[in-house]
Amino acid sequence: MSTPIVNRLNVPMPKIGIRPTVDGRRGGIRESLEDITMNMAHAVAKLLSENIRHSNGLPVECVIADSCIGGVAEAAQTAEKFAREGVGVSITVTPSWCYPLETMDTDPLIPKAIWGFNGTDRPGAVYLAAVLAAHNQKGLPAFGIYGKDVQDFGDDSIPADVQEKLIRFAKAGLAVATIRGKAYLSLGSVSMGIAGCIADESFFHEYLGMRNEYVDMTEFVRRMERGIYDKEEYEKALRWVKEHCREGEDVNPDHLKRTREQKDRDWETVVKMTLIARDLMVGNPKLAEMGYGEEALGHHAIAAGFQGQRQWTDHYPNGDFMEAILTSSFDWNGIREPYIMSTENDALNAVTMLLGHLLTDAAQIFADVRTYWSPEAVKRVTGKELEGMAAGGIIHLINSGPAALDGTGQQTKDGAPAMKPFWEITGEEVEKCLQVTKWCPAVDFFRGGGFSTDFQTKGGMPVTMARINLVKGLGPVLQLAEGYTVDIPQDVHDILDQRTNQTWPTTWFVPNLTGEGVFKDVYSVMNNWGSNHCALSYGHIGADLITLASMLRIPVSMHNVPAEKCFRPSAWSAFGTADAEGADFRACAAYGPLYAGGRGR
Ligand SMILES: C[C@H](O)[C@@H](O)[C@@H](O)C(=O)CO
Ligand SMILES: [Mn+2]
Repeated sequence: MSTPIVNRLNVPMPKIGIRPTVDGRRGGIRESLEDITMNMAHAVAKLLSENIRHSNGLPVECVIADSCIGGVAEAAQTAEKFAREGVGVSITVTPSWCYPLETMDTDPLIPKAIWGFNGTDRPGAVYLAAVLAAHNQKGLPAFGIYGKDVQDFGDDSIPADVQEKLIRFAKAGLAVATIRGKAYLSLGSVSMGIAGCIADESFFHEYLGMRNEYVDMTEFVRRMERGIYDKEEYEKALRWVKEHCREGEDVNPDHLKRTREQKDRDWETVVKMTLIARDLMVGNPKLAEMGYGEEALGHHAIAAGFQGQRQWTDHYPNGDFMEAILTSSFDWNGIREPYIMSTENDALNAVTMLLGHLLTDAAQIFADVRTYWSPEAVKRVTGKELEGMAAGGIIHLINSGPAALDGTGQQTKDGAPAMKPFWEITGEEVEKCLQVTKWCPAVDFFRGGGFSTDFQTKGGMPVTMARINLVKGLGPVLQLAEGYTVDIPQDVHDILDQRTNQTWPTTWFVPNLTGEGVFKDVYSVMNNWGSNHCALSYGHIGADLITLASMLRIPVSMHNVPAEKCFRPSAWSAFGTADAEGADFRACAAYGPLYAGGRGR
């Protein structure tokens, strides 16, 4: 067994298990299949380890069964090996007929796919169909992968359509396995009556396999007053902030402006809050050296949220700096994986951000879905016409602070604005993100001061806006809209921004329209959004979110992903093929949450 690769929570990363299955008949048949099938397994392992990383940058490890699986004994040996190795995702590969019930992976909690080779010599596709039928009959959803074009027996290349499905499945499966057993940490409780802040234990436990941790915001006060944070790191952080974080305009009326001394003290407070929140999430060995062994352990949190409003922000500086820096891909320690932290402790947005992060490896933008600006309304208040991509209206995504600085769009991929995995981000790009960000003294909502990030997201970035909502009688449901960030003329932006909040970060978003249903126009997308917040991920990741949601049995109520890109378990089509959206709801309801029995209610 190899040395486990651990993450910053000190637990091993899940591995991908690969199962080469064969027809177990010896004396010719099995022997003729062994090498070819093992080669398929190695080819899949190579493809996945070369193309996927964990969101912390570590390589993805694949574990291949010790032998081909021709029957139940070898299936059991493989399951035992996978359990020992920490396999969280399983992929079965075969070019031939095998015995479905005897060779199948029956672990109900591990996302499963089967690649049945499209060939003519041996019936791989017949096995694929039979083993999928077996999974469906037993209530174990599995993804079927069948290449479009016939390959020759012994061809160990993986066709592009098969590669795409293997990668989509594996990345989503790893997300399922990665969040399992981790915690969501609520720092405070419900902010301003927002229901998304209710950390619904059954949702976290049954659908995500996560646990919930709760810490009162007074813990920040205790740690600040008693100096329970790394003092050296604090000094370093404060120096970095003074050098790199430009203060923006104080737009408050004179009687509400805080003095220079207060603002300087506020900077100290928000930097301490950042260190403390991070330590609360993932722990910090430095605290053990200081005699705080319990605090050093953290709360095993893969995501967190900070209530802030109102009790905290009525008295102390707001959480904007903390949230923006933690969710960015860099800080005073350099370039690193973003932490997932939701503002206003909106736990449902935190989960959406977490899923987006695990699928893209990049930072996420947290935002209020604030305003739909029709071309007519823009014309009325600015006298100008919206043009180009913005011509059909725009959605104003804006919230006081938590949008990651990556959301400035100052990083590039092939010359176009991007939000990249931290290992692809350069020091120069970090500088640019910091240069275009201003930190404005907080406005009147925040009586305790603080600083809000102010920037405008560069236009032309492909993004996906998403959100999980909880609906009584239905459970969790995902909605998403692929689209682009857009630039609008600066004078138009200034007028629209000033009548909203000029001290907050703005992303102008336009969804891709399909001409149908909710995606017939920009207004309908805004009008059908299920909550006040959204998470914005880099790239068009709707198909990946749909695959991941199906693994978690979360139906998708609204999306603009072309049907041919949607990849769900084979059983989903048995719930109806004419109306894929309805079938998704029926299948998710029939299977129920993954960790609550998971195989039918
Ligand atoms: C400052 C205000 O309270 C905002 O934070 C509020 O409008 C929201 O963001 C609600 O989601
Ligand atoms: Mn908000």
